[in-house]
Amino acid sequence: MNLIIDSANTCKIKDYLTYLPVVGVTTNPSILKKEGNIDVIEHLTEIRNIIGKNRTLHVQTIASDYTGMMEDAKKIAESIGKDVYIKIPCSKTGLKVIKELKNEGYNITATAIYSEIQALLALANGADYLAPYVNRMENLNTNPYTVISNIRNYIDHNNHDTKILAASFKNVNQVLESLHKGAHTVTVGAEVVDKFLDDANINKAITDFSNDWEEIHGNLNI
Ligand SMILES: O=C[C@H](O)COP(=O)(O)O
Repeated sequence: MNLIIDSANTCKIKDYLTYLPVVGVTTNPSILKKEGNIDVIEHLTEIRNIIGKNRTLHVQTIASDYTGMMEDAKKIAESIGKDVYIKIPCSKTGLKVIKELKNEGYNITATAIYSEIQALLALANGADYLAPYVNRMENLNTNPYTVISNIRNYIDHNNHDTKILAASFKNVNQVLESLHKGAHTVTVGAEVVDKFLDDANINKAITDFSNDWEEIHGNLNI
């Protein structure tokens, strides 16, 4: 399972790195907002140092016009490193930016994907990752799993290297279903990551084992 953490909280990221198969970190302006009035470039550089060079870091542009997005992308790459994946919302302007940035050799994650057609257009323009918004699609009565499955079939059939990075989760079942339907990677926020192992049954089993051991052996170790 390729798990990306959808958070800019350095304490959470450090903790998850100790026991989860974390392959990267994604952020967007809403995620950064949760960290308060930080120096964003400094904070993202700290995250880059925490996760190291072997994991991917995905950082979103802020501007909504072509020139502003291009400037944001270049500032992000110059400050944090050219290996950063620049997250571009997949709008008309975004598609133009993706095309140009790819021509200039940047890594791209196409984000805010709500439909199959958006994904296929971003893929054609050279995006390295496609981020379909699972929970948000469900809220709009679009089946995100059909979208993921169709994109995956298209990628495999045409031998593309582009990966599906499913995003926007509100529960663990959405994460699992996305993986079943062909997402290569999932990016999951702390609220859902913390549910992965938050199971009363696991804790009860562990307590029962300890009690059974203590009944016979008291405080002795094995
Ligand atoms: O960056 C993309 C996020 O995964 C979107 O998640 P959200 O729907 O919880 O804002």
